[in-house]
Amino acid sequence: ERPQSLLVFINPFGGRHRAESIYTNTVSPIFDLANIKQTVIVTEYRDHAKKFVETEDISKYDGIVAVGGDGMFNEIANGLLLRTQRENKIPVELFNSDCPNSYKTPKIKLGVIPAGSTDCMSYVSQGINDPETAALHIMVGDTHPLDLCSLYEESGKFIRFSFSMTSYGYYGNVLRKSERLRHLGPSRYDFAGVQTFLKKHVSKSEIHFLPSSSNSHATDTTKCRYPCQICSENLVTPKIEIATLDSRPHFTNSISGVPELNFCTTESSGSAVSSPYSIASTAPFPSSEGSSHEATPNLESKEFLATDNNDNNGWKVVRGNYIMVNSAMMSCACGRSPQGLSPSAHLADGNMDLILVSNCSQASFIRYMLSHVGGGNRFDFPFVQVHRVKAFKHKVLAKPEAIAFSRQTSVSSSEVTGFESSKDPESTQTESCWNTDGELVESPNISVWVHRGLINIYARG
Ligand SMILES: Nc1ncnc2c1ncn2[C@@H]1O[C@H](COP(=O)(O)OP(=O)(O)OP(=O)(O)O)[C@@H](O)[C@H]1O
Repeated sequence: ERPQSLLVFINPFGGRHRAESIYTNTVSPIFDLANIKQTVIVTEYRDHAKKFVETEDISKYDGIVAVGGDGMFNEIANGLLLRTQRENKIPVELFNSDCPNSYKTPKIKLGVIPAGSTDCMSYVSQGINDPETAALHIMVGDTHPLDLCSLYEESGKFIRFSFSMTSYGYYGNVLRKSERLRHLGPSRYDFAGVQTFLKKHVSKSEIHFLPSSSNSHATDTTKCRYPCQICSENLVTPKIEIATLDSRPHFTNSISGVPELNFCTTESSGSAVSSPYSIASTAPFPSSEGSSHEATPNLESKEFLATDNNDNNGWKVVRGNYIMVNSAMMSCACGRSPQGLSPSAHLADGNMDLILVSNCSQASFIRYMLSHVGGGNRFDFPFVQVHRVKAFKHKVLAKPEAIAFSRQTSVSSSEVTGFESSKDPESTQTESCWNTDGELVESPNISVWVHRGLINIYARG
């Protein structure tokens, strides 16, 4: 499992611009000691690494390493996945809006040496964002599967693959602003965060989601820790040895059976029973089993009254006035938020956690955001709902639908009038955007699908 030959991309502009010195002083000496051949490319522009991985001959490498942040890792993962699909003649566009695409897992593994601003990938998969630790995991060939999700526009046009957080509303707006403040380094997020907070944005959205069929829930106290039983459950091909004091679990190089998730058949809805993309239960939403935080409608969360329990082939529908719509493929822990956005999310269970933060007072929103810094329960707020899901679709309500929705949910008729006449300040704001792994996606209406274990990373979990 130990790599013999690595392709290394260094982003000189990631984080505090220290990627090159981190590689030269800390990482390269470790690889040299292990006789690992290294081909090093210092990136010259955005998407340089993606383009290289997509088009150049990379067959001689066992692994590709990003020395940078999450954006850099995302870029390389996207390049490698797109190349793998092209070589296997697998289209990336979504042709059936109710069925996930079946993508192929690349043979080459991916690694990351933390040198960015957030470094959530290292923090979550290795427990720390430390370059030396990351280099050692790569050197010994530790391997772990990683779920990715794919994002599509409403038309089915492929947008990108993502591995950590995909968020509409607050985090999208923070990213938009922070991109203009890149010269400030990591502190740009603080400035952008405060500005975005002061200009509260609320979107009237409709969300369709496909609940997870797993027994795990976003509100579990169990976390994804080595060796994680949930990540290894129902994997088709990996051989996982249960760890003892002197043996560690080992994921095989390929989990090729796992990402073959095209379970849609030509049969109609009845086929859903045998599909991993179905739910066995047709229990009305929210689930009584606790897969979601059941919120008590109150003045801050009146949109919950409008929850639509339509169950169409397992899809659930909810409408609301949201400050944020977040999905977490992993806990998204980092130095600033050691438990992350969704502390019990898993690296490779085939699910993501959909977190809906409804309109609330600014004081309540601050309380919610501060809960991410400490170890408190971030789902224990009446205006926050969380669901473990396999896919979701987000649509900003068009004005007539939004007005109808406001009428249906509003406790005060003046608010409806305000919205209809566009005097409601929230309705006059421009649309928000998505932040996916720190990359901007401008289309508000998208669908997002999880692909279990789509890539293998140098990490232990
Ligand atoms: N030479 C370059 N010039 C400009 N942009 C680059 C260059 N190389 C890579 N990039 C882009 O810079 C973006 C940010 O890089 P990276 O993720 O390494 O750092 P970061 O944003 O500071 O960290 P994090 O993503 O962990 O918050 C990536 O999306 C990548 O595409």
